[in-house]
Amino acid sequence: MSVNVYPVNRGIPLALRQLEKSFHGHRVLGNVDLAIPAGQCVAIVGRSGCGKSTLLRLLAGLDRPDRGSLSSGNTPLRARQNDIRLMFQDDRLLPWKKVVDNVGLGLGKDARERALAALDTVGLAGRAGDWPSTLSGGQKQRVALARALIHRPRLLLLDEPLGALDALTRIEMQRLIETLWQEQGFTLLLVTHDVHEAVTLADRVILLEQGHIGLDIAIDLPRPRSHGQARQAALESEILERIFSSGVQGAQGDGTLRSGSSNQ
Ligand SMILES: Nc1ncnc2c1ncn2[C@@H]1O[C@H](COP(=O)(O)OP(=O)(O)OP(=O)(O)O)[C@@H](O)[C@H]1O
Repeated sequence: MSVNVYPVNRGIPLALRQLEKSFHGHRVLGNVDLAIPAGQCVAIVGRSGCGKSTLLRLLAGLDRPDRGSLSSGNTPLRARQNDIRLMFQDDRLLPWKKVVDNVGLGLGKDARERALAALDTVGLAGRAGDWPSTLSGGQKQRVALARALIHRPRLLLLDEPLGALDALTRIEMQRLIETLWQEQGFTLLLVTHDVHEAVTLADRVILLEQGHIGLDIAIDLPRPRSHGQARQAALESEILERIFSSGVQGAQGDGTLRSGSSNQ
């Protein structure tokens, strides 16, 4: 296990009120109301095209809502952008920069020291001087995670970050993310197509259904969680059934879903 060199910081709470977003007249999010307490781990699931990434982009300040507000306590979320980091499915590493320089990108004179510490946190201190092209897919995602963590986020947004990984690497990454969340205390929002992953990691699973919240369910299971627990399986079935019954109306993707596909 890596050494946690960061002071434990507390996550920020979130409040979304009557959030709306359309693209070219097509309403993607409509009247989304959501309150997330500081430090909670929330998984967002739903059919392809239901608006999950759009929601994360609004939270990250990459896009603006047409209507409604996003805040943290008494502060508009856009005033807290330094507290927020978003990680994508593709690692977005710069191939012409060494691993350590990718992680410390844009930081000041202690960038290298901080980048090494962040790499240690994700178990990759030994690869600091390597080129990204020499890393596996899972290792690249660890570097991308280190690049987010170096900014000590109080809200970490993960947009299907493990989607392209093989089953074993995916499980390792899930465990790493859970450990870092427990150690560092940030609020965590994870978009995933994998209902098993959602129920394994999250305190709460939110189903987006044609632009609104179709299901908001607490996952009251002890940690660490495992595939074999009957209660966990029952929760996964309940969520999957709800997703299937939600139909594809309004979605423009392929409606792809998985349940525990990474762990079978
Ligand atoms: N910048 C944009 N311009 C036009 N349409 C967009 C834009 N961003 C998203 N959309 C549309 O909004 C809808 C929701 O997209 P979004 O990426 O949020 O869905 P998603 O639930 O994350 O899907 P997936 O699971 O496939 O990643 C889709 O119909 C998509 O085509």
